[in-house]
Amino acid sequence: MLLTLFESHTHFFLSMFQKMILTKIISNTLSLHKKQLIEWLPAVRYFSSPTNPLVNVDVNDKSGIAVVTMNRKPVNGLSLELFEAMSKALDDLENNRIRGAILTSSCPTVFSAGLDLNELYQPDKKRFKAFWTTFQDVWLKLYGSSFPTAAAINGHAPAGGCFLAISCEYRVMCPDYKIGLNETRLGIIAPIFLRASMRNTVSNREAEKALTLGTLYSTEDALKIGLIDEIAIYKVKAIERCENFLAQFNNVSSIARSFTKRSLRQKDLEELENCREEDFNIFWSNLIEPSVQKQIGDYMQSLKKK
Ligand SMILES: CC/C=C\C/C=C\C/C=C\CC/C=C/CC(=O)SCCNC(=O)CCNC(=O)[C@H](O)C(C)(C)COP(=O)(O)OP(=O)(O)OC[C@H]1O[C@@H](n2cnc3c(N)ncnc32)[C@H](O)[C@@H]1OP(=O)(O)O
Repeated sequence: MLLTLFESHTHFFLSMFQKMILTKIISNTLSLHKKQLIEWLPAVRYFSSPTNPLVNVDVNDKSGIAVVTMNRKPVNGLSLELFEAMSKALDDLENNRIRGAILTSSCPTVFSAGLDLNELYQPDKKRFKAFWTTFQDVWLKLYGSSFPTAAAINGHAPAGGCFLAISCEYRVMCPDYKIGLNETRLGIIAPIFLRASMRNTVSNREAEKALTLGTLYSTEDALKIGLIDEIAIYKVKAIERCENFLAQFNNVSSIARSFTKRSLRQKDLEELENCREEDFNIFWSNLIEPSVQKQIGDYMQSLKKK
């Protein structure tokens, strides 16, 4: 009731005075620290993001929805630089309190091919540490964002590509592509935060099957198991469907929505926050195993030979 009352005001710029009162009342009610609360207060302060060639952010002034487009040709391989650009874009979106974000790709047939294999093959420890830490940052920011998120999956989304999509709250995918977490097929143990996103998307049983088998699903099969929410014939339609999903929140208190999302995801976020170093160590030691390195090298060759 209290939240709903305030919600109508949050569709306009909150004056400092309003914000102070709001902060006081809600932090008393929900026993939160002021800083935590401010981070979760909705508002509408739209912006135009400084351009980064790797990630384009386009905010619709009317709806307040941002379309975040990964732009690293040919396949949006997730490199340190792409993760850095995504991390920065997510900060900008959070600081400017947009009303929702849609993640998509500028590559015509690939959403993202997952982690850039060049980051994983014969890695330099210092760079890999920065890479892995930024990867963790991106997940924490995307999975834990105060604004609602959706993925318009306009192409293949294996491994890390699927992972980005399932860190969002809603997924619309175009037909005839593949999506899934094929890590075990590459000899990799899925990290803690990947498992959390998967369990949050499909049933525990499907998550177990999908992760242990490393299955890549067709768009149609992904819909059957709930890995995606809808199919749209092409990218523009996929973005439209994501916008429709996000527009539903116009009738929901954004404070209540964001706190509810946070409370549902809090345990997963804290789990990683509490073991970031350990998570890195586990993957580093897995990664530098000679057998894993050989598997990655062979795999890269097989992709090039196609
Ligand atoms: C193997 C990892 C081992 C250990 C990691 C350890 C710990 C990490 C654990 C978990 C972290 C979370 C998990 C993430 C794991 C990953 O994300 S690993 C990456 C897995 N990705 C894939 O298996 C997808 C590989 N790519 C494809 O299947 C196809 O490229 C795709 C279907 C996406 C597109 O097909 P198509 O349009 O035909 O394009 P091409 O295959 O011709 O590719 C174009 C060029 O791009 C290069 N390329 C493709 N994928 C990657 C990639 N992931 N990284 C770097 N480069 C890639 C490909 O070689 C072609 O290059 P070329 O033009 O020939 O030079």
